[in-house]
Amino acid sequence: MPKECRRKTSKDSGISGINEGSRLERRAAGKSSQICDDLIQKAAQIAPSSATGAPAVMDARRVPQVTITPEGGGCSREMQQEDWEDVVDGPLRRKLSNSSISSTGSSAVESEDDLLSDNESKSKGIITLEHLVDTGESKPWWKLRTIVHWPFTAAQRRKLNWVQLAGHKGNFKAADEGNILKKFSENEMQCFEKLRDDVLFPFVPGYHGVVEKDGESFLHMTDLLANFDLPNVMDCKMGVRTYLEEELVRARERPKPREDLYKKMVEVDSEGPTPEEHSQRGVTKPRYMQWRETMSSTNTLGFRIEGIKKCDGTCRTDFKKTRSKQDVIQVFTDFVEGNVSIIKSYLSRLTEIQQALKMSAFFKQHEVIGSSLLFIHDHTGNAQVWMIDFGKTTVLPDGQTLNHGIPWQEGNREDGYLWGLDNLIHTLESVSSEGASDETFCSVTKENSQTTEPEGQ
Ligand SMILES: Nc1ncnc2c1ncn2[C@@H]1O[C@H](COP(=O)(O)OP(=O)(O)OP(=O)(O)O)[C@@H](O)[C@H]1O
Ligand SMILES: O=P(O)(O)O[C@@H]1[C@H](O)[C@H](O)[C@@H](OP(=O)(O)O)[C@H](OP(=O)(O)O)[C@H]1O
Repeated sequence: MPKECRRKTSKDSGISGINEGSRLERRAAGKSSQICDDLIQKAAQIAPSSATGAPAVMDARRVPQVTITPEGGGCSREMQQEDWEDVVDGPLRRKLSNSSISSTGSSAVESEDDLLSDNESKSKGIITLEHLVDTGESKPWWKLRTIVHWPFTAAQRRKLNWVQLAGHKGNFKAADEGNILKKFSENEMQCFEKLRDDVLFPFVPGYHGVVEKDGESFLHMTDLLANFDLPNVMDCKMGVRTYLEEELVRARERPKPREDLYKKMVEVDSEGPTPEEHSQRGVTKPRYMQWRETMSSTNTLGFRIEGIKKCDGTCRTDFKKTRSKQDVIQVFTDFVEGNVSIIKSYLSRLTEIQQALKMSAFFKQHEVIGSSLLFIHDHTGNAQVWMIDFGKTTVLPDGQTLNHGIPWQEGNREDGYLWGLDNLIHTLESVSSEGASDETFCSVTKENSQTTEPEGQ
């Protein structure tokens, strides 16, 4: 469908599918109502066209309604969103967000700009969210609420799949069906090359080499969400340390207080910075990273939750103060909605990863920093865990190996990955023994999906 048609359709149809509750919520949200309107219009554009190819008349029962609502209460990870970019790959056109909150990617044949992006449009969907954050109106956290009216075709559901829960904005782009592009890093490329011949190979995204796009290099890899239907996704950053020893050395030699990190710290805990840091309105990177580690479960459990997106569209990245084992158990229980069989599938996958790690030559020879385990499950019962993000995974000098389970002391380069994995497995075992039901969730026959409220932090 030509773009002009799509835009006209969306404008003409307005926001006819919005329920009254959403309207009130949007009004209360003040400026965010504009975002909601934009998003609803954008989301509405994925409603099916008529057989003639003419714009579809928006049917309230079929139009997905997307709202973003600011939530109060506590700390959070800053939500970011940036431009949606066109990617044309043969017959397939996809768009992915570079957001650290959410985006959509499609392996569908229809252009993804139907959903949230339109470079010629002023609203650009969640772009408006970035604007709000940038203008100092950042709320503790944002909820991307997708109230979806079924039925959807499989292709339409895939359009809602992609989400970037953590990491740097601008790092991902769409690729051909079932794949994504991640901004090139020599380090990560080296890791993927070596992982091809390692026992960890089945647990990392498929790697298909380096590609050039618009003058930039990218790592071409499998989109792990592609085989899921309305996936629930969780990113857990592994290890007791999230910065490289060399970053520590550099900061000691040439301390560079950063205002952005100071602001992120103050947003979570106004008493976090020392009096000196307050007066210079800056903290160094390792100081910030260490503070993040002690606020969260990184130091105490050897892993931390970075973000979660559930199949109902809820996105949370406000886990900076989720530290105790009990809190983590609660988050996992909510994530799987008490479904013990999902937890059991996750546990068996984690055990496989643990065994592979113990045998892996790659793992022995690398300091694994800032790497995550990505948990993905859906209503069909499919549940997988993958190792992702090797941007800061660094090879050791020849002959040196790591244990990954002993405490870190500066100089020994230990990362605590295996210790963290052990704790993660025990945590999930507790979820399993505390859990009660084997129910399925986000059933495709559900009329509406609703959101859960955030835990106060
Ligand atoms: N292969 C993949 N398939 C699906 N989703 C992915 C994949 N790789 C990354 N993601 C999504 O993108 C997010 C960020 O990924 P990643 O950690 O690799 O990025 P990054 O920018 O290197 O992060 P950091 O800044 O923490 O190093 C993940 O939390 C996940 O939601
Ligand atoms: O999660 P937060 O609180 O937003 O903090 C960021 C997070 O720890 C990233 O892992 C880190 O990037 P690296 O892992 O690449 O170091 C980034 O550093 P940066 O600001 O220097 O990119 C931090 O700001």
